Amino acid sequence: MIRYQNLDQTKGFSQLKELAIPSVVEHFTKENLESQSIRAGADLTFNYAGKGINQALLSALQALADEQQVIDKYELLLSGEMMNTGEKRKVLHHLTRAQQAGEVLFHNENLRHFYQQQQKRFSDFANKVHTGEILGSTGKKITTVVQVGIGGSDLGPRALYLALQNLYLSKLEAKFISNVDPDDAAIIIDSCDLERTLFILVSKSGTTQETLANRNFVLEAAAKQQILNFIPNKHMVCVTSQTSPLAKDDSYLVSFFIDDFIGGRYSSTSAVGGVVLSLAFGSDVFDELLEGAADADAHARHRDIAQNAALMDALIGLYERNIKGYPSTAILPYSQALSRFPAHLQQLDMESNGKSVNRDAQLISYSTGPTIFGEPGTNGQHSFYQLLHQGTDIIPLQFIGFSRSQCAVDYDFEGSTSQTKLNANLAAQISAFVLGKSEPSNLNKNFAGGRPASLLYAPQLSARTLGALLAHYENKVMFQGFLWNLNSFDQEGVQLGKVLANEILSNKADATIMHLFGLLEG
Ligand SMILES: O=P(O)(O)OC[C@H]1O[C@](O)(CO)[C@@H](O)[C@@H]1O
Repeated sequence: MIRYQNLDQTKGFSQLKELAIPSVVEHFTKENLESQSIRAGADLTFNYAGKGINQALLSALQALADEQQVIDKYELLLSGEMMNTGEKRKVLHHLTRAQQAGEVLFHNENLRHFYQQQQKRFSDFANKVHTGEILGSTGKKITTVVQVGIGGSDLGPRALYLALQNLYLSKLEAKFISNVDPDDAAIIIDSCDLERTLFILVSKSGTTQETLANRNFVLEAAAKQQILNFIPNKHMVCVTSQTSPLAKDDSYLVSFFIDDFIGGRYSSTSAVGGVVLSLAFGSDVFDELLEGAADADAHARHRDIAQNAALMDALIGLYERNIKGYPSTAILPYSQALSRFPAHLQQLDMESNGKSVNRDAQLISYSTGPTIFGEPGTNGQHSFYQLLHQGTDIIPLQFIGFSRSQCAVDYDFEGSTSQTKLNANLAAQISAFVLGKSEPSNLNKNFAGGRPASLLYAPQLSARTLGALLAHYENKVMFQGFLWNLNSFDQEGVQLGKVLANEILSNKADATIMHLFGLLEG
């Protein structure tokens, strides 16, 4: 029997509140560095020795996870139960990478087969573009793809493309247009040879203002260059849900589908990410990414938190948010290839768990999702780390690192390579945050330490590793939603602004505020 109860109704939470808070500094020992380590899927490992976790706390976190039936809820979700209570939908992004549970049937259709069919369709399509079987309207080979989409139809796919472009030979260059700021589209379109460019219009709903405006922008720009005849039916493909208005439009070269059971921010492993990544790198690379994600999903089924990295990460995050009262979490990848990964996690985490009501739309009275931000190291070190080290708020830190770089190029300078310098900085930062350095004679130079830090690491950022990294965070966010008794799969909080913008544009609402701010042209 599955129970849904608010965090503050659980015995586990009361128990957690009564426990003495262990010292982060004291628990950062060699022994914990070795033992507080969990395989997270593919070759990814999660180490939480810098988080100040002792045995009593581990037992309390396990008890809370059991009481909130987190793994049972994950199993229910995998089996196709309606877990998106706000929109009354199933939540099926795990099915895009592998079947973890039984069959998920909907109107007698096995949905796993539906996602596999779509994968096969876009993989075949990508092959045909690569071999030149599909050419541009003027007979030229396609060399560039441009994804037009926003939010989940942009952030995840873009972050993944950037993460892989050093390691895998690009078959096609990929670019992205997301913002309704005309400068975004204008600059990208200007940089393309339109006769050799394929646009991928991505909108699950098919109604997103920014994406539809950018679709029109592309068409107008093509018309202006007097390349009237080939867009969209020769140079634009569409990725949308079967129920969207775009699905009824047959003017695209081809359309690929997702369904309403895959939320935008969870859609990177569906056609939303698959089309652009298969075109850019080949479908074998996308398949490797799916394998890594599936492996992380399988690891996330362990009931024992000491064997479940995503669940451990989720529980530690909850402990830091609800017991220690920390408001934010920083994502700090020591890899330039992950430059947009924090931006993707911002949407994933904040759009999922930035909620004040539970899954039944009743007010709750405890803190939920933290503010997420981040930048690759070492750039962040020369920017906001001052506050992280000595600011008045303690911000939990999630480091990500790899032993090897992606490019085969590196040089020795003053006795070490750049990769060694990068990882020396990573190790040094964890040590400085956790251990600090006492300077009682000059408090300006004092580092209090005790700033909790975890590390996700692997030998190298490959497609498999990246898939596991992506799924680790998706599962962490889902588990936190279960612990907080939220629905992590809708996003009503983004609606009001959209409605008001449309009302202003159609003169139904007062646009005085635009005048007052001087936001109108002319
Ligand atoms: O793919 P669509 O339907 O255009 O939506 C784009 C984004 O807009 C949102 O609905 C919220 O603004 C996101 O959840 C989603 O990722």
